[in-house]
Amino acid sequence: MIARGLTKTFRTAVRRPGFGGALRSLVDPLRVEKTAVQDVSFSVGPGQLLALLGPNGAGKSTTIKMLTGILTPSSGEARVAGVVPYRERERNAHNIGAVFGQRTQLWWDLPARESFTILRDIYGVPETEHRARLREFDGLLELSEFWDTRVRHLSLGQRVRCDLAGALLHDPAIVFLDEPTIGMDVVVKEQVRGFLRHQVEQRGRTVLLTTHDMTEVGRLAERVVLINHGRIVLDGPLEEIRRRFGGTWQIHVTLTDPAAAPGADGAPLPPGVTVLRREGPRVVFGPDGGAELTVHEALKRIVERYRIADLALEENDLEDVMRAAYLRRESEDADTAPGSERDGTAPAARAR
Ligand SMILES: Nc1ncnc2c1ncn2[C@@H]1O[C@H](COP(=O)(O)OP(=O)(O)OP(=O)(O)O)[C@@H](O)[C@H]1O
Repeated sequence: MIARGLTKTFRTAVRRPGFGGALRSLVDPLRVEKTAVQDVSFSVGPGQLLALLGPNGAGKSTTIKMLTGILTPSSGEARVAGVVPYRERERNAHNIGAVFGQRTQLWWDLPARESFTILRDIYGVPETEHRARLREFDGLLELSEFWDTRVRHLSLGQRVRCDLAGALLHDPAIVFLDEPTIGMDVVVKEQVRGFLRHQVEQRGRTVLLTTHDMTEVGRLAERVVLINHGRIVLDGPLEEIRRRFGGTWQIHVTLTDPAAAPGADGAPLPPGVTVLRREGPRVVFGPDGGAELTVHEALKRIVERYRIADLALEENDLEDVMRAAYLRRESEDADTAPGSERDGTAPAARAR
């Protein structure tokens, strides 16, 4: 699957303020352009799972909608299993499976198993294959406990497990999952993750996943693409991003004087150190993703700079790594904005 320079601009009508404005908007709508995705390029091969990450409104769903053929890009191009998805929707539908965690694609008033039979007929899957795949999916997702219940009566976790089975029954090479485990309990989440790992590692499927759940990213993704304001800001192996933006440490300190919070006095932070979180006198420091600091060096710099009442070392978690990556990229973007001192310098390796 390849995306090259994918861009999507929406034109939406906005209401002018006030009653008069609303009336005017009825006859003469005010249109504004919003670029949801800008110049997004990446490729994913068979047997790979790529996590597409980013804050709310970053452009993840819009990217997926272009790759599944729901939306046509304003510019750029995509090829999914050799097909241009928005030109050949039907051919594309045979090659892909998609699950959008919030919505079901099964028939609401039918038991899930009947939906599976309808999907078998739509995609022309031979009966023996269909049965073998259902057995495999049932073994991994324990569907038979509830697949004779109407979809409308299923719990969220049961329904999404059925959705996953339905999306993969026709053996698609490429699978799109938009927040598939949202709202699931931890046990079901683990079951779904096991299922996805199996599909990638044993069946060689290509999976593009969006999620806000960093545990999920840590468990499933080898590679992540970070998107912010519609643009890719980072693309690389998870381990490398961990190393660059999280290191392996966090230093939790309680300051003796809360008024002396880092940055509050205008003084720069110790080199190589950034603030991950701050709450009153409690501050969590981490590496700033630049020159790699050992925890000993960082400790020394922090203790020299601040008066500290209490201190603890902790292993970093992925949420902090991603937060540091965003912060770092945003500050790099600000530094390289036209007219700034660092304008024109090469961005960090792999970051875009
Ligand atoms: N049909 C549309 N018309 C106008 N604007 C849209 C449309 N669809 C999405 N947008 C805008 O495009 C931007 C990107 O939206 P998108 O749904 O792709 O974000 P996202 O990264 O999936 O966010 P989330 O994590 O909240 O699901 C948002 O600002 C959104 O408001």
